[in-house]
Amino acid sequence: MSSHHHHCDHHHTHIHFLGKNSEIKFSIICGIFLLAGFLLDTFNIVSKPITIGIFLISYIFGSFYAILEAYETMKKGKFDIEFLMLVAAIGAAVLDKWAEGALLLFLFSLGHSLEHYAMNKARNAIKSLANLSPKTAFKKTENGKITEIDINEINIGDTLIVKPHTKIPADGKVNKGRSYVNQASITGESMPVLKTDNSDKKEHIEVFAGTINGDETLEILATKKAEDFTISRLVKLISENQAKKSPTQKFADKFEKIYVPIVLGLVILLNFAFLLLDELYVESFYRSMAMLVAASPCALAISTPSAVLSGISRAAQKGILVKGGKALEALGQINFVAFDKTGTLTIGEPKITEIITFGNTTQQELLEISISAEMLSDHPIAKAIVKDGIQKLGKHPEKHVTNLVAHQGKGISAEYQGKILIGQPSLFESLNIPLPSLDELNIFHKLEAKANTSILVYHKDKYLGIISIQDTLRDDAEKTIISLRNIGIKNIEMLSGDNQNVADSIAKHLSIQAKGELLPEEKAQIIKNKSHQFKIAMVGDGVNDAPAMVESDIGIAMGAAGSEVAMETADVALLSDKLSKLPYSIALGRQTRKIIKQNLCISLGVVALLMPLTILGIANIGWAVLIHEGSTMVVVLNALRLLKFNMKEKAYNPLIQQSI
Ligand SMILES: Nc1ncnc2c1ncn2[C@@H]1O[C@H](COP(=O)(O)OP(=O)(O)OP(=O)(O)O)[C@@H](O)[C@H]1O
Ligand SMILES: [Zn+2]
Repeated sequence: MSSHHHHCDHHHTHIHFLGKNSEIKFSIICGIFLLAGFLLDTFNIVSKPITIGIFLISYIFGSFYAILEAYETMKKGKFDIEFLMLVAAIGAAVLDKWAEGALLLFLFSLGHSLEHYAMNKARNAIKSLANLSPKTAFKKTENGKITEIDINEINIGDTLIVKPHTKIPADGKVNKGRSYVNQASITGESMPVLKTDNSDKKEHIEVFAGTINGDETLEILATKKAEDFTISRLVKLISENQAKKSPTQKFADKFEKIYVPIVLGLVILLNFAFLLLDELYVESFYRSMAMLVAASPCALAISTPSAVLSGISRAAQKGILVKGGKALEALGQINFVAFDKTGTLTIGEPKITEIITFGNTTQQELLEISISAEMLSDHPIAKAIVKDGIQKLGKHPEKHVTNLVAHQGKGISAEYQGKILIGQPSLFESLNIPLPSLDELNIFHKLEAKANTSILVYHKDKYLGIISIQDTLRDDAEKTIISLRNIGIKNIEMLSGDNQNVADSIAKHLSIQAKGELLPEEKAQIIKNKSHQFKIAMVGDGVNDAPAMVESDIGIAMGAAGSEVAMETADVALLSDKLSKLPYSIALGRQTRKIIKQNLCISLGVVALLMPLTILGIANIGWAVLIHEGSTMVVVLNALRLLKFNMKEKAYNPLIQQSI
């Protein structure tokens, strides 16, 4: 009985040769012959040897898989409940209690086959993800010829043709064409997304393997090899992390370590009952077997894994990557949510709103220096300055800037015929450079007060001016905050590296708390301090909030499809950039915890009831097997409910929030 995870852990490689569901079919055949044998026996229709022959057939079908499994575990030097069940059945045959033995095998095999079937259902939800990407792709060679190649032969830079209504074979960029693509398989979003070769908007050009092309042909350039496709990584990350045990699972394991020896001790004791009671040894043996079946912690062992597996599968269907049971259970305990601002609550594509020049500096000078320097940075602010700046300037600046240094949370420095500095006043303070004149600073602060993220531009000993930019709030940000409140999350805070005024104006709009002007390590410190009191989720895009994510109980990355870092480092990754997946994830985590608790109650409750009944001889081994397998089935089916979990719609009702 040392391996109790026989229901869930081992993979039935040896079973598939007989085809799908053969386990259930065998069990049903066992049942039919059992019934026939029973009827023939009670009504004395045929001679004894024929009845025994019929029972024997029932035995063979009922014990087939149990023998295979018992053999597999015995090869590993262990033995488990299958083995004991076989011993009991053989015992029954020896005692000429064929019907009883066949019933035992029938109930046992039926219970186990249904249970395996149910667990496979949860597992297949994840496996089907792996089958999403097509096996071949149409590659366009230099001479314009199109050949069909294997997915694994795709090289970075290959031109691939995607016909209408077929699956996109690789992660890549649209090279030619314009088509709506259904990305539900990855992001869980059923609304098709327009993909074009217009590189201005990153998300409109990037395509993912396994998503489905709409009405038009697309020509794409592969940007990754097959093993690096988002979908391949997703599957890999889910399966790697599945093995990680959740806290409840670890507890169940510890419990079993103490529990199993106690039960085995009791079984041995019960075997000697005939010395005290007026009964035969066989009867004592049967009582001990009944008790053993009653006490087997099969349902307990499967309580948590089945729920976790179903929960993770459900999350994956919704475009949420949850890395293991630990993360899923933690999601359900969250009572504090911290948000990063840029790219999380906001879209992360800011636009230039104002350009102010100082003294006799021209706008052209200011822009040329700023664009040339920011070209080397990949901060969202830098991208805004480059993109909008070039448009305002009407050309690409030709200045060769070197030595870019990113000063985390403050700005950048670089070289072009002297020093370039672009960033917040704190950048200049930290480098001991005098701030601009009071008048100039006044303009700067006025812009900030109007919720403009403003930066000072400095070149060769003088300030050239100010660039102001503004980002837009995600359109589901407000709804998400309301929804979080509605499910009872009272503590919501925004942690930003941006100016306090800007942070405040956004926070006010969402009616949440905000802390601004934070360096990445300060964000982490805040989370750390709060983590004594709260279960904290840090939601970010992984750009400057990675340290804070590490400190939080659970790091949640936004819009992670395509961003490998975010997918690898976060505990939970929302693959679409829909913030509204966040309340759903928390609700799913809670439901998983609820189901785990129910399962533990059911499995422990059944053992607590059934064990005394078998010891007292009230329930015989048939009842014990029936109830034991029944409770295990109930536990698995209860867990499978998670595969259909939906959040209650009323969580989105803003009216509810007003009454809080
Ligand atoms: N490349 C850059 N060019 C100019 N200023 C920058 C640059 N990078 C950072 N800064 C300045 O540093 C500040 C903080 O940047 P940081 O990346 O920590 O946060 P953020 O992106 O503004 O907001 P959040 O922390 O909410 O994502 C910015 O608001 C900006 O003033
Ligand atoms: Zn069992």
